[in-house]
Amino acid sequence: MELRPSRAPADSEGRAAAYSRRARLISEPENVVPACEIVAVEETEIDKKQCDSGKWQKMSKPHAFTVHYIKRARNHRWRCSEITFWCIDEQLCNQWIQALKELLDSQKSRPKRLLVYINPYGGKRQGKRIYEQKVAPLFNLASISADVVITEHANHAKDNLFEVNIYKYDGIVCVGGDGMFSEVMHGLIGRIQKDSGIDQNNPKTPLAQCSIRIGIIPAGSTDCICYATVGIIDPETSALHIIVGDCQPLDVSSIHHNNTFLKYSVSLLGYGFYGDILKDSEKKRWMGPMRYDFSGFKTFLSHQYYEGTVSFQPAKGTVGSPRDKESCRTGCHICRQTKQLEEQQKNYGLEHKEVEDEWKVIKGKFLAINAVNMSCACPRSPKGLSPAAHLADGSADLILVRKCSRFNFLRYLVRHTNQDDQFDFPFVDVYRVKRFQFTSKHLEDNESDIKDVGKKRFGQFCSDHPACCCNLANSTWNCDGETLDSSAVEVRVHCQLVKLFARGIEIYKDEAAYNLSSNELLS
Ligand SMILES: CCCCCCCCCCCCC/C=C/[C@@H](O)[C@H](COP(=O)(O)O)NC(C)=O
Ligand SMILES: Nc1ncnc2c1ncn2[C@@H]1O[C@H](COP(=O)(O)OP(=O)(O)O)[C@@H](O)[C@H]1O
Ligand SMILES: [Ca+2]
Repeated sequence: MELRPSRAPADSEGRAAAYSRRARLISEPENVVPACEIVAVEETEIDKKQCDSGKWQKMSKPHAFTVHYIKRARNHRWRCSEITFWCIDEQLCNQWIQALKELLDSQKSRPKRLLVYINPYGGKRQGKRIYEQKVAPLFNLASISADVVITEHANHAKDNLFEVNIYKYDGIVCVGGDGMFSEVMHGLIGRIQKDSGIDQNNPKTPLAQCSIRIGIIPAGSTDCICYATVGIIDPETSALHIIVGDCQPLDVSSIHHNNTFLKYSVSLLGYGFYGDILKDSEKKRWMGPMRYDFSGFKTFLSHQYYEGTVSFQPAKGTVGSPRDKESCRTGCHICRQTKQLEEQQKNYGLEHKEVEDEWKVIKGKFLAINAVNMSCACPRSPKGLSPAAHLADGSADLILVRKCSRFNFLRYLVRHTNQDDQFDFPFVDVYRVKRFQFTSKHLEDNESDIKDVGKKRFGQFCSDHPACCCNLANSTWNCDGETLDSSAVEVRVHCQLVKLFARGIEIYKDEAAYNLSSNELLS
């Protein structure tokens, strides 16, 4: 056999073969690389020193090519590894390079042109360095061309997406945190609706899906969207998922107030506890990611509760439930089945049935109201706010934490970090929903006062008297890491509205195994 890997084990003969017909490259015994996990193939220049050393010296004029491929490491981390094949026959070597390049070209889901937005101020302010050192070299290797925009102010990326010709790109990449992803997603969804003549202000209008995928290079403070869709916060891993052209659809919630569009959310939409943390932490940006611990502690001590009414329509067409412990993983069957069910309903013309579906109404005093479209797993809480929430099942998990003691609230928070069920408390309720509304008591009172003109406005009364014992304070919403000020919202989940360069969290047969070969993956 003429083809020899340069790193063949000492005891083997260096026997290696590449079977392009089966689209697999066998580089070493038991080390199979599927074609879809090859990053690049290039001719290798051999210098004199290499040529004269070791077992290659017998070859008179060797030729070589190098295959760069994905190697799986611990905790869902991917690395770009390489192997060089040697051969005496120049023509054969070129044939191999040609065949492998054609194999790569035939993979149509791989992006060729990307538009990249870098937030230089996100997280630890390392966005630019991360992109230049870890991502750009991989994109170059994979022959991906990238137009890079370094943002100069908030909303720069979003506004830019309305101006550029987005259709010449195969994907939009954002380098930053959840807030930066949110900005890019708003730009992309908004642009697509504009081009499709859809009015985002109408909460009932179905939205046009975005076929241009979004890639996230994590360089923010929480990076929960990256963590929950890839399984690790690691720029190199995310870059490799972009290169191989992965595709993970994602549910998006639209948030409206009185027929006015406010925002979209894909991860956490939180009122009370998480809204207050975010609002307080925005003033402490200089602290970097640590600001969340500081503001978290402060918000916990303030123990503020909020009164209001939540109403929602329980999701009927979904297969799972929030407490079934079925977490969303690569090729998730719950997401797939739910989508199939939805399509069947569409075919039967049942999609407007929701209008008649019953609304459940809950009035009360809440420490936190969280709606999550995905688990919201992040390094702070590896199982997330709702461990069994799904990326693409067209529903959100609505978590209501009613007023309770500080001690009980702490118990609830601590359960985000251990194996115990965080929903197993009498003051916590969780529902899987497709739509919900929230109105703060403050606003309800004001609205009823408008009808009852003679009455003194309660809201004013309370702000006039800060010592007043009535609790009519308002919180703000934490919408994927950006604040949103509205005491009444109407939320609707749009099934699989956007797509990411990701594949969800992979399941390994042996999660502890260090060097997993790709054939050890279950799915
Ligand atoms: C003993 C106390 C233990 C506390 C564990 C509490 C679990 C923390 C779960 C965090 C949920 C994260 C949801 C993601 C939110 C992001 O969108 C947002 C913004 O992220 P960004 O700064 O843009 O990366 N970050 C926060 C903390 O609000
Ligand atoms: N050049 C910039 N200057 C200031 N703010 C920016 C800039 N670029 C983006 N932003 C805004 O910064 C916010 C937070 O960014 P993000 O990358 O999520 O970092 P972090 O995770 O630290 O919050 C985003 O909402 C985004 O709109
Ligand atoms: Ca979902």
